[in-house]
Amino acid sequence: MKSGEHAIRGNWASLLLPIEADDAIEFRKLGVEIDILIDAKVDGIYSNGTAGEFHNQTEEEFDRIQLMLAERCQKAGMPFIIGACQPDPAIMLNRVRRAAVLQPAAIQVILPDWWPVTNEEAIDFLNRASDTANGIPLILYNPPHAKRVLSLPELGVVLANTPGVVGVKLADGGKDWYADARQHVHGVSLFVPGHHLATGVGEGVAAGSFSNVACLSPRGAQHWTELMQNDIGAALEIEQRICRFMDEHIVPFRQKFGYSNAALDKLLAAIGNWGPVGTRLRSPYRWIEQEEAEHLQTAAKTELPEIVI
Ligand SMILES: N[C@@H](CC=O)C(=O)O
Repeated sequence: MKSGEHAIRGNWASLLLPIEADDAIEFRKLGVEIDILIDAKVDGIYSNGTAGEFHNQTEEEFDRIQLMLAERCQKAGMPFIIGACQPDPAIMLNRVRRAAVLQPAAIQVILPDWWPVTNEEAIDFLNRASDTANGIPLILYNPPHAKRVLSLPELGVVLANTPGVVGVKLADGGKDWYADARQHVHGVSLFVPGHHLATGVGEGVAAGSFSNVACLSPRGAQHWTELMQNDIGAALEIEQRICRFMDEHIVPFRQKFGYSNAALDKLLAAIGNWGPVGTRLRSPYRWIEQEEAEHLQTAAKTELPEIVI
């Protein structure tokens, strides 16, 4: 099984957790959020990336989130992917087993993440996860902040030995990175960061994105993704403005003040103001105040009118 045979591509919207003042997940709002994402007609919805705070929920909460996503998406015919990610491999495999029962389009996993795994250990883990997933394809989520970040040649070796992994979500780079990706990774879908998707599509390398641009606006990110098929030049011009917006208004919250990626993604959602998400993260992580989002709404609408719709 490899991704050539699978149709997982395009603009995947992150399920973000609405968190109450007492640190609880507000499940009623989560249901409303899922319905809004379905209504936005994104290519798919995925749970439990970093932005979905997979690293900070109990197993009971995990089950409840995934069930809610699966039930609503299945009813609406919306593709969904479950993130079974968890730093502890035993807990992650259990999440994979329970996720598979819900029949998602794929299951996202990370590599075990306290002691960095070797390539051989990564292969063993991914094959075990694949057996546990019982025929559901896997997407490997290997972001720059993972304990073990595979280089493209290493990724090529790992993927050649893990037939159940059909996609990889990773950070891209410049022209050389894309040349290396073409050389080393075959028959597997690559998912690049949302704000680089037009570049990845233009390079003929990216199948899609688990997208921070969809955090800002699921509907706008979907239109932009569709534009890439018809007018890549126009899509690349919008990408330049998205990157400038991120560099000027969003990334400084991480660089200057140390906020996490999840805090930045929730800030984007609050700027887009498309659903009941809010900026709050679960303890102990700090979040960016809602007022910051309100201050940035005018800039977002002015600088990215095609996205913030
Ligand atoms: N890396 C992110 C993508 C969304 O912004 C995640 O999945 O958490």
